[in-house]
Amino acid sequence: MPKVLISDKMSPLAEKTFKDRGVEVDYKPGLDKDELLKIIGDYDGLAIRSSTKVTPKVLEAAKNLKVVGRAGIGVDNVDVPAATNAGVVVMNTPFGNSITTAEHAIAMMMALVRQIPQANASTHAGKWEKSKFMGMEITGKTLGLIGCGNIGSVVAERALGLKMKVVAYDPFLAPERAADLGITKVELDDVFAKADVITLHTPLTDQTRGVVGVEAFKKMKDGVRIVNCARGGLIDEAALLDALNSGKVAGAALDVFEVEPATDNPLFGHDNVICTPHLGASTTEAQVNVALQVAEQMADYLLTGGVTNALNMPSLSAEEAPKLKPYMTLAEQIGGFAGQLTEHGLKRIMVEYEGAVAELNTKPLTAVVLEGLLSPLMSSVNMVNAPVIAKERNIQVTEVKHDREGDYHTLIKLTVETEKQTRTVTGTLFANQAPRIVEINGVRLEAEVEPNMLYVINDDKPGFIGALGSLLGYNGVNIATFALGRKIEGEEAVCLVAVDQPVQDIVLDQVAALAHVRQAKRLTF
Ligand SMILES: NC(=O)C1=CN([C@@H]2O[C@H](COP(=O)(O)OP(=O)(O)OC[C@H]3O[C@@H](n4cnc5c(N)ncnc54)[C@H](O)[C@@H]3O)[C@@H](O)[C@H]2O)C=CC1
Ligand SMILES: O=C(O)C(=O)COP(=O)(O)O
Repeated sequence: MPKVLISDKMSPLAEKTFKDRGVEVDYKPGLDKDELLKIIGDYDGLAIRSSTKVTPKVLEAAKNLKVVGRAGIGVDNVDVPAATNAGVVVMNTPFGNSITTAEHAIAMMMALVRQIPQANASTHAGKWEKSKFMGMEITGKTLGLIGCGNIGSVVAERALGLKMKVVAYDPFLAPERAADLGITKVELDDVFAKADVITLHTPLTDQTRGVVGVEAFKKMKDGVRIVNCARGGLIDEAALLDALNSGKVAGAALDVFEVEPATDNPLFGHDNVICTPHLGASTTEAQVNVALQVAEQMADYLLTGGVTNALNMPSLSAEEAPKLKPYMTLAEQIGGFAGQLTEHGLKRIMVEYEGAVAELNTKPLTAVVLEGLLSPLMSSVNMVNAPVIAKERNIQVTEVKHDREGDYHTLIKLTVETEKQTRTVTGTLFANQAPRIVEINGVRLEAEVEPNMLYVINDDKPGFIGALGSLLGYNGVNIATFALGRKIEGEEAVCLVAVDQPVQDIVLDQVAALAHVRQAKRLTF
């Protein structure tokens, strides 16, 4: 039974869902770094929110880890490239808390323009400072969005309902989508120049880090207000403090901080700054959504291989997974076959899908072909990291789907080009479930892949088969199946033999020394 660790505070529904699905689960929120390092090796899955940091060190210690599930959206606390290299799928729940977070941004904006937290504290203190708290009416004012994805769009809709004008900077926002929303797509500098209130809704990436900094403040209207419910690093906090002190910025509402948990921050205590401790996603509704969703997604992956909302792997629905399963085996065998025969640097590979398989989601199959191909050549390869490894090594990967139907109702053909030669391996499924190799280098044959195999290329001459059979028998190697093929009588032939015992080096040398043998290789699956 797969085992999952929940290392951040999460709705009890996550734990319940894992158990109901047949996944063992430990709920240990608030583990410190060292405690996590000590126990992570026991788990197949790790369910987190924003507190747990999934660093290369954690991934190194996580010897059995297959999936990290983020009950929420931002994954900047996960080293995704390192997870990919370690073959660990990283998934999030991209919609579960977006409305709730957008509502928090709107609440923060309203609190900011009417100084509600400050007025509340003052009134509780018995001061009745009615003339101190003069607000700004938002009707007719311009809200500038930086980032207009799921959350930004909801914020835009709500702001329009509050009778604000909305401009948005988002390089990936389609003009049609902006028009549908009823907002204006503009450049970043226009957001700075036009907005009375600026709100941020992008992920934290190398491109977005510090997007609101010294230069940006110079371009803003005097008395602008800033709302950040996305990520702390998007705003240069030192520059914000200066802009607040100079009066350039009239106020800031911050839910997120450069360093979290934020217990000591230069902006704390400033009269015009209101803060919440990363509460954007903290409503009962959103936490139920993300907990259920992350547990279902992780259970799907661990139990069926289904992949939803992964950031480093193609999607594969729980319905598709069983249909693809026999093809996965075939894809791995074809890849493994070619990989074990590869002796020179890989340059290009092409995976062709024909017939029934071409109707399916082939992205995961190509990843598995690559896994099979690269596994004999390097360690720790799986379908998550294989495409990245191929890219890093400049191996060009092409996927082709053919409409045509050939002699077989379904076929996967792998062409591998190395520095020295081009090789092909083709396979099919018999009765939609039993993988068979049906072609090697243009030679047709029919072979089931077995754990121990012998692959021989020989001259098509009388006496070879008998000699090979006798040699194996003499060495106590029992033949399970024997497949033969040739293109032209008397020329090169391919022989694929499944044997019941591993082929020892000494036997392999003797096979290679037989008359008419051009190449002999041991294959294991
Ligand atoms: N405070 C909180 O509790 C929460 C914070 N968040 C944060 O909000 C962020 C946004 O979430 P979603 O809207 O769901 O993500 P999303 O992926 O739907 O939208 C992000 C948008 O940012 C845009 N973008 C990317 N690079 C950009 C750039 N350089 N300049 C301008 N726009 C850029 C993208 O095109 C995309 O449309 C998350 O990445 C997360 O960090 C999310 C949930 C809760
Ligand atoms: O979903 C996100 O990106 C969030 O920032 C929410 O964070 P949290 O799960 O509340 O720690």
